[in-house]
Amino acid sequence: MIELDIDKKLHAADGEMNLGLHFSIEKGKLITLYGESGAGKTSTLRLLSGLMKPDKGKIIVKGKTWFDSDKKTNLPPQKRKIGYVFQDYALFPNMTVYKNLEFTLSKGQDKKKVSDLIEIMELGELQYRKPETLSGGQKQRVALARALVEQPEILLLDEPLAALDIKIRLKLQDYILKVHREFNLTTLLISHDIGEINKLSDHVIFLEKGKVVRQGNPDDLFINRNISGKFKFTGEILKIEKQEIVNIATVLIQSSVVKVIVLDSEIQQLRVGDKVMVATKAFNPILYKVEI
Ligand SMILES: Nc1ncnc2c1ncn2[C@@H]1O[C@H](COP(=O)(O)OP(=O)(O)OP(=O)(O)O)[C@@H](O)[C@H]1O
Repeated sequence: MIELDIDKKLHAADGEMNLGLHFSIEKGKLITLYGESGAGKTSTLRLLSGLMKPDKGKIIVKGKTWFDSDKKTNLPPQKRKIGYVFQDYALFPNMTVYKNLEFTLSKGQDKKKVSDLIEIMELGELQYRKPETLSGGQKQRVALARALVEQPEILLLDEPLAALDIKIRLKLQDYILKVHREFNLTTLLISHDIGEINKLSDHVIFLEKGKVVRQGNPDDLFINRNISGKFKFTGEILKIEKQEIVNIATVLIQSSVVKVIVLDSEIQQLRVGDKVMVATKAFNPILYKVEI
């Protein structure tokens, strides 16, 4: 459990802004921070990792105090058991993939961790290459592996997939889910991509000008429930699940995520990632104001 109860004054484009973080995060969950540019998402990750110091308050992780302004406790970043992945990879350019991982390992630690991660992240064929010879998706796989070398309990992902094209992004999302589950991590992700958020997160925290204005599961925050009308939309399948007796497909249509019941006769030929058409015939369209 991560308990955040902190405030930090930031200098926003239009003057001073207080970033107030007063919530807790359950162990093992994947949480997404969502909000406009400048809302305070990156600063939230920096405050938790120790790269930025709160003005006041407390950060308690698994019952241990990481920060307490009254008691003047401030655990340094290297003692916080955190892995951090940035949008721009931040790999060491003069080192091979293997060396990038090995260099991060503390002195005296077993090098098997490096080879295990190379295997899990399927980097075997790339391990003797330098970052400049890798594609964006491959670099980000290395960055993700490197963030896990020190066996963190918390993984911070600052828009790690924003620079990648959709096909690679979908693949990297699967790697993120894999390591999140396999290493029993608590993960905080920053993302603007509603499809990605829906696929990956257990819970979304919506920040606006330094304040949490809404939070909940992605279904509650993003799903448009009023689908009907004589419409035809093309979209992409994000998830297929069986709920009691019906099959439900979660489909991304532009930036909206909708759930559609799928007939047993259709479900066999549908896969995650398939392009599909969502259409209805019998009802009138409904127009309503969106409040996000
Ligand atoms: N160290 C700092 N001291 C004071 N102000 C800061 C500091 N770092 C960032 N800020 C300001 O705080 C505000 C929030 O920045 P932050 O990077 O957390 O936003 P964000 O939600 O991550 O935005 P984006 O989506 O553009 O990355 C910005 O206006 C920024 O200029």
